[in-house]
Amino acid sequence: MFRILISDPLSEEGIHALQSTENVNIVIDIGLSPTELRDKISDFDALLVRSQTQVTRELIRNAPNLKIIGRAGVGVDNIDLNAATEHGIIVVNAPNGNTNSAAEHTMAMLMAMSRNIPQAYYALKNQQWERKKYLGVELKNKTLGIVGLGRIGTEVAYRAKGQRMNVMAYDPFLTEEKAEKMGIEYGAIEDVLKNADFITVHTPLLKETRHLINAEAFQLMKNGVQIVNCARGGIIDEDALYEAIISKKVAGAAMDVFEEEPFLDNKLLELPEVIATPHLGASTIEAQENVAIDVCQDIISFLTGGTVRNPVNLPSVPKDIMNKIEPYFNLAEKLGLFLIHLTQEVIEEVNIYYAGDLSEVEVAPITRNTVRGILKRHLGNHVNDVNALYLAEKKGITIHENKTSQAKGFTNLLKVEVKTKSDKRSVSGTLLNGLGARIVKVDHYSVDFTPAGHIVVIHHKDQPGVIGRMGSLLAQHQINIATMQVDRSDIGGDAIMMLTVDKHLEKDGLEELKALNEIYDVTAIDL
Ligand SMILES: NC(=O)C1=CN([C@@H]2O[C@H](COP(=O)(O)OP(=O)(O)OC[C@H]3O[C@@H](n4cnc5c(N)ncnc54)[C@H](O)[C@@H]3O)[C@@H](O)[C@H]2O)C=CC1
Ligand SMILES: O=C(O)C(=O)COP(=O)(O)O
Repeated sequence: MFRILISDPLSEEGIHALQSTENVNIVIDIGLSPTELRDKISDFDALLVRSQTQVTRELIRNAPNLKIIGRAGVGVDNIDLNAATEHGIIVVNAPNGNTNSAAEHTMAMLMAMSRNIPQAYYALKNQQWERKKYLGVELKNKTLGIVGLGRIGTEVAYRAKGQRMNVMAYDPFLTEEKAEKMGIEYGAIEDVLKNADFITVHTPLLKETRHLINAEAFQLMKNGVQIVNCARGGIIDEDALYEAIISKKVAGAAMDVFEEEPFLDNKLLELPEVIATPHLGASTIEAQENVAIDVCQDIISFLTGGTVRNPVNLPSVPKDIMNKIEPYFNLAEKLGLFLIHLTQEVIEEVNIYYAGDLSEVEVAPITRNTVRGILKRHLGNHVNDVNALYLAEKKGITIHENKTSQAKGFTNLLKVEVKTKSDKRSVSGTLLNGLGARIVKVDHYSVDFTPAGHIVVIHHKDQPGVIGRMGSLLAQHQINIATMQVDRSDIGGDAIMMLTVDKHLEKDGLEELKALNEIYDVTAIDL
């Protein structure tokens, strides 16, 4: 049974899809305190949240069974992504479903602010007919400065053009050409701040964007500028904004998000120039249905062994590319696992060579599977796709990917090499059309066997009688040889024997084999 805890309000539409999935048990418990959530989480495999639940390192530490965290929305700043990655927990979000709603809310806030609608309404409710006091300004022909031109920023840009505004935007990924195509103006952040009559921020909250709009930034702005934040509390420094309003630098602020949420008391709300909503950007029926359906579909994909569409702590790979590379995942993991058994010393470096067809595809997911195989022997199932590279780095192992079109006669070839202080070992494998995976090289020896089942690797001296003696010894241990491969460096020199056998070779058999004169080393590997 796969247990899912939903700890923030989610639209029924998404939950229905989850409910109709087999072997799923859903618990909805909204408004848990951090302590209650921590006490509850240990039994759950999945956690579904919006922006309210704080998924902290401490919570994750208390969630030994947690495999996936779903965020029904965009911002994942309420989730400790590093902690999730370290614990091998995949985080998925729903980045597209609320774009439109957030853009519409931004425009609503912009217009409400420029015409003092909330203030005038409030006055009227209090029996004050105030026409003179609430003189507004038009948007037409004014410049809207957009900081962060991603999904929502872009939608806001198009809507602002509809209001006949001039739009100037800054985004690290925005080029002058792209801006021109959109019919907007490109500017460095300073240009945007200096030239805009209205400024709206649409970045994620990151280390680099925390207090991006601070006292210094306000100094650059026009006197009487008006500012909107429907992205994340903390992008604008609230203390600096307060001061900028008091000093009349800023004539108005429209805030949907705050540094501290939820709150009942925020000094910004004491200022008549500030209008506010309690984080309502994504609060529409449509957005909530969209994000709930999207995130629940990813949970179902995860559960049923499919590919998740919106991973946050793993790069997302388009489906057509995934179809090409997925068949290599098992081979990659098996090569890694095989190789780690041949290595006695601490691994310092892993080189992965992608040759032939493999040189033309996105290989990062194959690398993760290879590294997972290498680490699995000592870290067990704790290591997965999400944390494999992180754990390798933590262990001081450097990983290099190399590509070459030369595949030594194969259409595709995956070679994995590990380096230790004094040794270097390698193994190569391929996917044969219609025949599946094969290991075709171990160090410099040519072999051909399927990477599955019980394997015995014997390094020995190329001498008459070795194979016979080894065969009888295995027979004494009731071990039946299924396949056998032999290769050597030169006549009478070092040689390798690769056996696939019908059952695991136990330690006593292994020791007896090692004790035979001409045998240098024996390794039993279960793949
Ligand atoms: N108020 C609400 O209810 C909602 C808020 N949001 C928030 O809105 C924000 C934007 O969301 P999306 O547009 O979907 O994200 P997005 O990822 O599509 O766009 C963010 C953009 O910010 C840019 N950026 C990053 N650092 C920057 C910097 N230092 N200066 C300028 N640009 C920078 C990125 O390059 C990217 O293009 C997020 O913070 C999200 O959490 C989203 C939905 C609803
Ligand atoms: O998607 C986002 O980033 C949002 O801010 C929406 O937050 P919510 O899901 O409404 O708590």
